[in-house]
Amino acid sequence: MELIRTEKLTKFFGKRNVVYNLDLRVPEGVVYGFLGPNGAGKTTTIKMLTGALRPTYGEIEIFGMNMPRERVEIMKRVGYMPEKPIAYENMTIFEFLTYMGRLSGMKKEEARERAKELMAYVGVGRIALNKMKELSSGQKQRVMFAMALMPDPELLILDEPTANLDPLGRIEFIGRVVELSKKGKTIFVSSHIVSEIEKMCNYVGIINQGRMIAQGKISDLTQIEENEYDVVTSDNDRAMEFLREKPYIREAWEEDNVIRVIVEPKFLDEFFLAFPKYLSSNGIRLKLFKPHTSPLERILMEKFSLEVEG
Ligand SMILES: Nc1ncnc2c1ncn2[C@@H]1O[C@H](COP(=O)(O)OP(=O)(O)OP(=O)(O)O)[C@@H](O)[C@H]1O
Repeated sequence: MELIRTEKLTKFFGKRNVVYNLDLRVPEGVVYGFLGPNGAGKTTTIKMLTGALRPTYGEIEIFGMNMPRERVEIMKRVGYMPEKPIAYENMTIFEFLTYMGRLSGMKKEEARERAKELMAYVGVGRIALNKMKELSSGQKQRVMFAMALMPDPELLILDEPTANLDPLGRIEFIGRVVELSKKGKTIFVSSHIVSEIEKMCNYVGIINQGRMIAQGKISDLTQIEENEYDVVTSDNDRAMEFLREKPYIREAWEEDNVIRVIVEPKFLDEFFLAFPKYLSSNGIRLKLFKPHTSPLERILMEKFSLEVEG
């Protein structure tokens, strides 16, 4: 079943068409990466999904209910993390989360317990009594993540949740998303960072200028055969000897101890059989073997150029 489904979702701001005929399909239980460059229309789409903006035309169904008509019912089951933090500047983190829990219908004690648990979970436990206005943008983002999780929602909608996080914070966040997904949550997360999407998502929707460019299971979309690889072995010189003499190797060169090899696509099977055999019969260990460009990155480069962070 699809938890989120839109038909021809469209938004104009005046004459400007920001989202156009978007058919989102988000199956239950997936981690769906909503990927697109700055200004592509991700936040506008998410605001329509959460009922903060009305579509110019088009339909939105979430849990089989109509948005915005059944907004209240839908949002009871959704955890939403906005791109810009909600400002309750004079509350402490603990007060803020407890308050949000109360708003979603929890009893006071239940809200306090849940807030404590989540502050530890997102890594703000030690600054629980700091005021919202004293927080760094990354700390605020962690609090917003906790806010989204307060009602233990079935569906999480996260708008660029890692934008202000430091590298370690990003790794932690990705771990949390994977964990939540294993618990059965459906997660819809926007980002413009390809490597992040690749680490945590199994579905992707790529938009550019408000239009869907590609959508589906990442493993289905990326089944284009790669013919350029990075290779590291315990004896690169001898590995190079093999690569130089095979006519089906288009090019092979070494750069910073990594061999880059480009294979004639028609002879990939032959290469995959012969190369490991050669290595093992010469007592050479394979330390790394991977496509030079990640599959999702390649789709993007084919469609348009997008920021690619390592
Ligand atoms: N209220 C508004 N009135 C007019 N134009 C708007 C409004 N809100 C957004 N836009 C425009 O719509 C386009 C899409 O914006 P949106 O915030 O949805 O993009 P995004 O994909 O979330 O980008 P980013 O990655 O930078 O957050 C932008 O060009 C933006 O300037």
